[in-house]
Amino acid sequence: MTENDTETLLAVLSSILPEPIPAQEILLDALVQSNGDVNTAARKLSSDTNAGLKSKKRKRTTNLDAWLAHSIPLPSKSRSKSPEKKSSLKPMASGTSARDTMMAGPSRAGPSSTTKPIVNLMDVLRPPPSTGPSIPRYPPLTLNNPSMIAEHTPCTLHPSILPPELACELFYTMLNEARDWKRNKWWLFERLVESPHRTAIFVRSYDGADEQTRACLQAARLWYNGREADVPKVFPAPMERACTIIERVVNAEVLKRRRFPLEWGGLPPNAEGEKITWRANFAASNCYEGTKEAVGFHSDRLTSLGPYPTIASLSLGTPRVFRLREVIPVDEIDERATRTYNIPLPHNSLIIMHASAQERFKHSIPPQTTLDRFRPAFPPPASISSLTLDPTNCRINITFRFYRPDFHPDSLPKCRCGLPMALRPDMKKRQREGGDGKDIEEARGEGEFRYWWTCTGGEQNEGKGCGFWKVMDVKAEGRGPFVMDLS
Ligand SMILES: O=C(O)CCC(=O)C(=O)O
Ligand SMILES: [Fe+2]
Repeated sequence: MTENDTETLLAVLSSILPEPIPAQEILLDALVQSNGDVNTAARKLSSDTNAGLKSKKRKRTTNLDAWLAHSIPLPSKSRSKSPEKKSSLKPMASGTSARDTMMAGPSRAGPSSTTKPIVNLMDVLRPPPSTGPSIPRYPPLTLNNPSMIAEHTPCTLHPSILPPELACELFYTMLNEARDWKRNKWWLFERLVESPHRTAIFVRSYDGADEQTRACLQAARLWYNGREADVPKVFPAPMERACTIIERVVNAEVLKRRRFPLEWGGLPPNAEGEKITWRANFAASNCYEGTKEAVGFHSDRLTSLGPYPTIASLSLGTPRVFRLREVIPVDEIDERATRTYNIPLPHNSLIIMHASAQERFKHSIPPQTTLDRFRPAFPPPASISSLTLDPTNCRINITFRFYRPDFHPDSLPKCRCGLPMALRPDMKKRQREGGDGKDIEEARGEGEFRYWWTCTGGEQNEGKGCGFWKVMDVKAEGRGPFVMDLS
């Protein structure tokens, strides 16, 4: 698939087609044949449908601009008035998000090159239309404790992960920096959208591992789109201390779990006989101020993390809900519906998104109507004289990530725009026929995925990419070692 998230493309395509909407497989096929271009796919499907049958049903809007206009609800009394009213409207709660589209590609065209106004991502997207048949649907489920989380999701929750004083010191340190963090901007369907929260990136520096740090710095510059990439900062001292603790917890958890063939196989033991399975060499930090700041549904881009990554996500400050939703594969869509899981994340908790969480699920931090104020148990360190953001009202999140050496920025394939491509799993299709004799039941929810390298030009170049994509072939590309190479 091309530059946009498959689920979003399917949702958009279904929304702009006349009824009856073809089956998901047909939509997917049309998207693949059209190199992910929704308008071309829609034209193709409409002409197929018109040739085959004459639908008496109401015709839906059939172009993308009109879809985008419709996706932003106008208050009833201004419905027939001018479109510039849009920007003053409240954001919609979004059911899908293409946030994963903002995590790759150096910038070529900055925000200033647009003539259209920058819009909030939540204003552009709307939930996908509900699918037809009467399969049982379950209401959202709140997962209140670690055992419920482990039962329903590929995640584990670790409350009170850091010594309380360190958690507070890290919270104040990051909050103090957060006033300078940026809102990510990227192109989506020819609009420049802006994430409704602030982000910064950090790389870890190791003594004697300069090549690794340099690679992380280079990879980190692929993080942003649509604007000049900032040079990432090095982990501040309390973040480094927190990271050492978190790394130990993550490594212990990883070794307890079933491992997937394409997970990182690790380096051979070092001189001290220590074997590194997961190393946090990079982190993205997010700040959510008040109730409205949020991040829409997305899965984290795999470009530098490789398949089946482990991501450790630390929450500090005011509690917020972490929302997860499984992406149902197309061949199961008539059998089971997805379910939304809400996980409250208190101050000083770590949620680990284990291998397969990015392939099977999307996650988000939704806006809320109310917030519990955070009452820090310790005052700010003496080095912080005044805070511009209110510590009772903000959540800081730090996602510790392992940038794999075999997905080094120099090794990323380039598209026709000449940009490094982004790695994405085919979330909608799971391979059933693993060579390991797994039957379909066993594979359900855990089947192997195919991965695509996709052009990212569309996210940064005023929405215009080359649409080039190709399937990842780990052997031909010389990647690894993977877990499958170890046995
Ligand atoms: O704030 C969070 O807990 C989630 C952040 C996130 O999904 C991300 O940085 O990719
Ligand atoms: Fe994420």
